[in-house]
Amino acid sequence: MPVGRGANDVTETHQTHGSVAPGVTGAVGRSVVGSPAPSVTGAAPLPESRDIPQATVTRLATYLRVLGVLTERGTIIVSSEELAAASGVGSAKLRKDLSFLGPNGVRGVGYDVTRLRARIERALGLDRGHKVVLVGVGNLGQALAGYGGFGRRGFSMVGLFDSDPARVGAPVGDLTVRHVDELEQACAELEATIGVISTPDEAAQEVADRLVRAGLRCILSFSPTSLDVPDHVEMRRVDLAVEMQVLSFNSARNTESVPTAPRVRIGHSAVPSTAPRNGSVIAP
Ligand SMILES: NC(=O)c1ccc[n+]([C@@H]2O[C@H](COP(=O)([O-])OP(=O)(O)OC[C@H]3O[C@@H](n4cnc5c(N)ncnc54)[C@H](O)[C@@H]3O)[C@@H](O)[C@H]2O)c1
Repeated sequence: MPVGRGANDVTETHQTHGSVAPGVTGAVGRSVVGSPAPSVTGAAPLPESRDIPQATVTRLATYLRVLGVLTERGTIIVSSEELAAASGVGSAKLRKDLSFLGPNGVRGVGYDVTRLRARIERALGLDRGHKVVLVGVGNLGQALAGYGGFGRRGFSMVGLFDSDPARVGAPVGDLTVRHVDELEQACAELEATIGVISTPDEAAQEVADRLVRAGLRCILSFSPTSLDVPDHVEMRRVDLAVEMQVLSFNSARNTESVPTAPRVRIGHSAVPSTAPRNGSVIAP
């Protein structure tokens, strides 16, 4: 059975189903959860984001990605088992994660996809959208700048900066590379909220300092180097080598103890009770 149900697939009787169906591609409107349902923007109060454990925050981002795919497919309602399987987590953990957002879904019915997306986006602070500047427009920087998927998920790339005169002035996607000396002023003009560092490691600290001086409070660094930033700045590092090392470790540990786990793909058969636990299994 495909994951989730589209407008024509919702078969359970529920007093609010009729008001959900028209919202397949549009606004949230009323939800399956009950009446009166809060709107996206006027939703019931969420717990403070800082009360949500970091691991849950990470998984919420995964659920959001899966829900985005479901939305594109016109799915209105998804069960916790289906959403959990497509996200690569157990359904009990998913329900626990979603409980941080307050009441969601209806037992025996499932989650209203649009409403759940809105709640997660709000919890993750994505409902406001983010403007991203990137420093270091080399191999990695150009790949990131050219990736169209960020925009669909609430992150718009607004500025590209580099110190190499040969790169400054070059078009990358819709943007033109600017000199890094313009960074501080440009961040204010562009109302940037996130800075991405994709320079060589030896330049990463200097660039982080510039981003902090520019007033940014969120920095994502692709440098494996540890960077110093003030307490009020949230810093995340992405290191694909570390991720691969973890994969290697898990693979070695699981080789003998776990038989081949079934892959669960959205749009293919969902196997909730045997959902693999490592990472997402959503089809690309
Ligand atoms: N985290 C990961 O998974 C991952 C993966 C690949 C690369 N990286 C890291 O990303 C970094 C970039 O890799 P790359 O292959 O794109 O390198 P690259 O040499 O192709 O690009 C680096 C760019 O940064 C610019 N630059 C250098 N100093 C600068 C400064 N002070 N201010 C602004 N721009 C400056 C350079 O001119 C160049 O355009 C490397 O340090 C590498 O370690 C990380």
